[in-house]
Amino acid sequence: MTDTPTILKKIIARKHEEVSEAKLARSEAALLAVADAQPPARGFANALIQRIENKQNAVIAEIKKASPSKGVIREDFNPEALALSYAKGGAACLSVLTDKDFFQGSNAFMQQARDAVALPVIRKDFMVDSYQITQSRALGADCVLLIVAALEQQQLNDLHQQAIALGLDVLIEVHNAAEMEQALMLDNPLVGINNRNLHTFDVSLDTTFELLDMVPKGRHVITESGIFTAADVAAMRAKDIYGFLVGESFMRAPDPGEKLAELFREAVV
Ligand SMILES: O=P(O)(O)OC[C@@H](O)[C@@H](O)c1c[nH]c2ccccc12
Repeated sequence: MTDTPTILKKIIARKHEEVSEAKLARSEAALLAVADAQPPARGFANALIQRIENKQNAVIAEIKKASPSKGVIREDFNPEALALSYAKGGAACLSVLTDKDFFQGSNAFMQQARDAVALPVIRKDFMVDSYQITQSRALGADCVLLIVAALEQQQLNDLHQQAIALGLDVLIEVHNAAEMEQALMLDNPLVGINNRNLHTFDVSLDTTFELLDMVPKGRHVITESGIFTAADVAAMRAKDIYGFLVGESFMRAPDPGEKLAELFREAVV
């Protein structure tokens, strides 16, 4: 967790408070009972990998009202309608921000979106405690995000193992070579490369291109953040990257699902 960016530090500090508050309202044991009573998860990684292996675009479409770097991104915000729009537009999976203080998300948004469609859903939040993993499954999530920059290796290992044991898939997110090395220590098929630098909020698609060579066979790359144009999509496909996580460019469009279909209409390589 060296060089943790300021905003990430702030978010993590707040997360620990949130978790302490949540534990008072409901014990982890109680949550575990709810998690264990959930039907099986929807197979987030599988939905992506099937498409990736066929060189089809595998798009995780994000439901995000606001972000610390952009402020409010979308005023007209109805998670159910957005989920339906994304499903119609051809999304493989959904991502829903559940962080309240920095992204104006909520756990209810994730449940509303998931209930509206049959797509697998990742709970997009900042995991720092085992409580949140149990909570994610109890809320019905199919996958969780683990951000390497936010965790020590031991925590990363423990949270990963716990998530898998609960039947969740995991997307491990990295932004540089050192983090990629850490991510690759875990036996996990999905690696997310975040093109956004969390120190500066600068976005460069070169982040994905630069880290690509480190990724061994059997791991599948999801390029995250900053995908806006058909040229961006084509540039990724030209490097054999078929997994995408896209938020803002869809969220700013009047019809997000239509935008998805337009951007990812099988791009010619
Ligand atoms: O809106 P964009 O630039 O398309 O990015 C989506 C997604 O990659 C971004 O929201 C994200 C990537 N990793 C995160 C971790 C926490 C919160 C948000 C994120």
